[in-house]
Amino acid sequence: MSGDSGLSPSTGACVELRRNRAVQELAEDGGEVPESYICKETPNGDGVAAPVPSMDVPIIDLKRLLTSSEELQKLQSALISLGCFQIINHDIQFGLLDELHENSRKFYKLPTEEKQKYARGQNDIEGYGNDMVLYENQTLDWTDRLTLLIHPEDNRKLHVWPQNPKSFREVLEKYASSLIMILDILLKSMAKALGLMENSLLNAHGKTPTLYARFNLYPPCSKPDLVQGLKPHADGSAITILLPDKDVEGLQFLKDEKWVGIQTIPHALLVNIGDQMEIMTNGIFKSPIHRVMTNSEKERISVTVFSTPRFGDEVGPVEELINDTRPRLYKTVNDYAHTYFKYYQQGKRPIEAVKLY
Ligand SMILES: O=C(O)CCC(=O)C(=O)O
Ligand SMILES: [Fe+2]
Repeated sequence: MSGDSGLSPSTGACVELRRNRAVQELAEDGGEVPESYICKETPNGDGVAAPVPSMDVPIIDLKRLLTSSEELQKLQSALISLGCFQIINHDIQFGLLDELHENSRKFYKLPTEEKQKYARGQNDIEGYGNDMVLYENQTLDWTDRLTLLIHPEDNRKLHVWPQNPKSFREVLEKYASSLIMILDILLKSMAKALGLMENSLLNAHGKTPTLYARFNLYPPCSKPDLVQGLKPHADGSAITILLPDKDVEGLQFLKDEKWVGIQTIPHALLVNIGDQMEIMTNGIFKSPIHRVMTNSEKERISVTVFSTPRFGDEVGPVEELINDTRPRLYKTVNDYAHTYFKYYQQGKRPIEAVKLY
């Protein structure tokens, strides 16, 4: 939930200081990148865009996961070593994924006044807008976004759901229903991979998870070596499911303290663990740090869905995963969204705040 990384409600104790112009408009002006977007600390002083090696993301066949112990083993190893994997055979029609992407592109192509109809309110993450400024000297992300709560249905704020393009809502609803089924399979499989009862993570995560969708636009940037699309962060969710851009790369993960670029198979969904799953699994599954780079040529569009326990529900390590050799590593929390906001925009890792050691 970066910038907000999908967590709500609101920013808790933090107050939004000011609003910025859409990054898309800054990019269309083609002029200088404002100082507030320039990364002040660049590793080795060589800019943020030093070339990085790429990594193959483990591929998990979702259908096989239900029946094959080999596939479960692959899942376990991906989650312990990387905290991420890509899923194929997920049963979502490729046409629907393409439409979701295309609708996102069409939305961002609308005139500013039209997009502003869906603007987010102050201190609210839902709606259209960009990075929330919570601190002076905050380095801003080169991205615009539209964030919508998609589940539970009764909590949807439909006034910020675009009516243009026409099929936006229908496509998103279909995607949301499919993801709920996928999450059910993933949570059960993850529990099995930990030797737990099939429903234990599902119960810990809550029967009615909160799902936020975020449509990310990363416009081209004239200073890609100094500006990040999304600064390094781990997600505050329990599980994140990403539909990456099929054509434009940019996402990098921190592996063994080095950045690696990732490529995904077209129409595969990229899944990563978020902080709240790291907490539930007592640190066995890791919530990976990742970031998005910019480039000077092409816009990049991705759609993230964050699944998180309901705000107010208690989240702590599952009892069976606490023992003498692995003592409890995290406190139980019920307002992780607040902690997340406070820390994220200061460039600190929110999960540190709930660690016991
Ligand atoms: O756009 C991407 O590829 C990644 C987005 C992301 O990390 C996020 O939304 O938290
Ligand atoms: Fe993220």
